[in-house]
Amino acid sequence: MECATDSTRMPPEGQGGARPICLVGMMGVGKTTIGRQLAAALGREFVDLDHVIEARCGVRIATIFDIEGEAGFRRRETATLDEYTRRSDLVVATGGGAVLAEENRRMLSERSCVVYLRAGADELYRRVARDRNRPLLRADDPRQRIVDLLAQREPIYESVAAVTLDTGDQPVAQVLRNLLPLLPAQPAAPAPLTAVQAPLTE
Ligand SMILES: Nc1ncnc2c1ncn2[C@@H]1O[C@H](COP(=O)(O)OP(=O)(O)OP(=O)(O)O)[C@@H](O)[C@H]1O
Ligand SMILES: O=C(O)C1=C[C@@H](O)[C@@H](O)[C@H](O)C1
Ligand SMILES: [Mg+2]
Repeated sequence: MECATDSTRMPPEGQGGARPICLVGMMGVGKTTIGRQLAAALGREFVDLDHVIEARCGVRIATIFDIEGEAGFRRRETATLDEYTRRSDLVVATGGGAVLAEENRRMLSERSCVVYLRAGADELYRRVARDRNRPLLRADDPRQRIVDLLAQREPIYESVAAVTLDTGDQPVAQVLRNLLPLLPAQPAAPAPLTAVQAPLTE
């Protein structure tokens, strides 16, 4: 799937500007870390949807899962994705499971340029092993959980992505250097409509 730059694929409420770049991929692949640096490199605002949800709820994601279940978290995720994919000039780090709902995939591919950051299970496990805020990894065997989730999600990430980048075990700065040339040129913001319309003549 290509990142179209024609006006029909601009965010519906966008007043010009470039469609958001949305990073998708597994927990720990680096969406937050790479996303923040990508935004700085492109002069865009960075938004992390997990962080927006946490800030709005006033609790960590693990607590949202405890209180509302995964379904409650997913409803919040869809609402937040809907809001931010309508905005322009952003780099958006999505949650690892944001691609699971068909509705979310449609928003992502219709309104944004989707970048899939991928890594193998061993690398992912190394990166998240010490972090306790990932409720889906509260399992007897978290490494196996990553293997299973990756197998289930990989085709879904690929189906929605316009750009796929294997991060391998490369450091963050190198991942960013590899990513920048893969991004399609973003459309420039159209000039504001200032022309005075000529009066209609009979
Ligand atoms: N390319 C990289 N090389 C080494 N460490 C990395 C790399 N990318 C990210 N990390 C580290 O891996 C950990 C997870 O990264 P990050 O939080 O950015 O992942 P994420 O994709 O946002 O995960 P989640 O979906 O759970 O929010 C962090 O400690 C980060 O510093
Ligand atoms: O992979 C997932 O389903 C998740 C990843 C995180 O980013 C959070 O959105 C949450 O922990 C769920
Ligand atoms: Mg993150």
